[in-house]
Amino acid sequence: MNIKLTEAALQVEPAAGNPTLVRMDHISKIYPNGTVALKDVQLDIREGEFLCFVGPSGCGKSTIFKLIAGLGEPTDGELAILGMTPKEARKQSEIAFVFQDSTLLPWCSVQDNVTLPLDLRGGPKAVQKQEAERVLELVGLKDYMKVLPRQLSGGMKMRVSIARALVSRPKLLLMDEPFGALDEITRQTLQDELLNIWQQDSKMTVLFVTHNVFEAVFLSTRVVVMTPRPGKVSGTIDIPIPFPRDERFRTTAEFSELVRTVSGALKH
Ligand SMILES: Nc1ncnc2c1ncn2[C@@H]1O[C@H](COP(=O)(O)OP(=O)(O)OP(=O)(O)O)[C@@H](O)[C@H]1O
Repeated sequence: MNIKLTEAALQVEPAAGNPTLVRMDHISKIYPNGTVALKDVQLDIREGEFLCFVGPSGCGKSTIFKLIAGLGEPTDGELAILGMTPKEARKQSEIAFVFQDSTLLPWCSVQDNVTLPLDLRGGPKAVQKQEAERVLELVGLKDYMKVLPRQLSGGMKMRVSIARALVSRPKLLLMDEPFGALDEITRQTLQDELLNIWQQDSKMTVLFVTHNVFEAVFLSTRVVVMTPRPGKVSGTIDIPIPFPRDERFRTTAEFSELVRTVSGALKH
């Protein structure tokens, strides 16, 4: 098992192989009220990785996501996505988001919610419908195109939210505690589904914030462990378990060992 866990502000090497998608070079973020949310974060993320960010409340996980999404600028350091600024990458629809709240428009059908990003760009309606079918098929909701959000369960709403994020074929999917409000069974089902979707698109990179160490180990190729404020990357832990992963993985000794390692890293 290849566990990399080193001192704060470490240099994290991108694993060999795929090109770097996100480069964070000595990033710091101080909010106008003086809060130092991030200090000297250094992390390279490769194309096709599934990275989970774990850390105590307030350690700056959402701040990292906001900076990657181009919603605010680092106070210090450089942040590049495919060699572009985050704002440029967002304009080119390379980035999509999923939040804990599914943020669906209640008066719009599932189809219209899903095609919203394409509609805002003004693409042909026939193509929009095809794309809605494609992504709703991926999340198992193709038969719900005409349904309104209020007719859906929490898990189904989250699937629609994921479908809406996938409709613009992003290279980078940012997920900020997307399953945090769901019951355990639904959560595990959605974890399985998300991994299936990610495996179908070998180039999509997923960055996922969670407070749940079990979820982080189950999903990711690498876990990023953050320290309490001011947030730093205290280390990354590879999860060298092949995909597809299924229920059996959750009950293996390797899984328990990795959970212990990540939990231990969080306490340091
Ligand atoms: N706009 C802002 N202005 C001032 N301080 C902020 C702002 N946004 C976040 N902070 C502070 O920056 C720190 C990091 O916040 P952030 O939301 O990034 O942490 P987090 O790790 O995502 O937290 P949680 O796990 O609780 O969601 C916190 O102390 C927070 O109070």
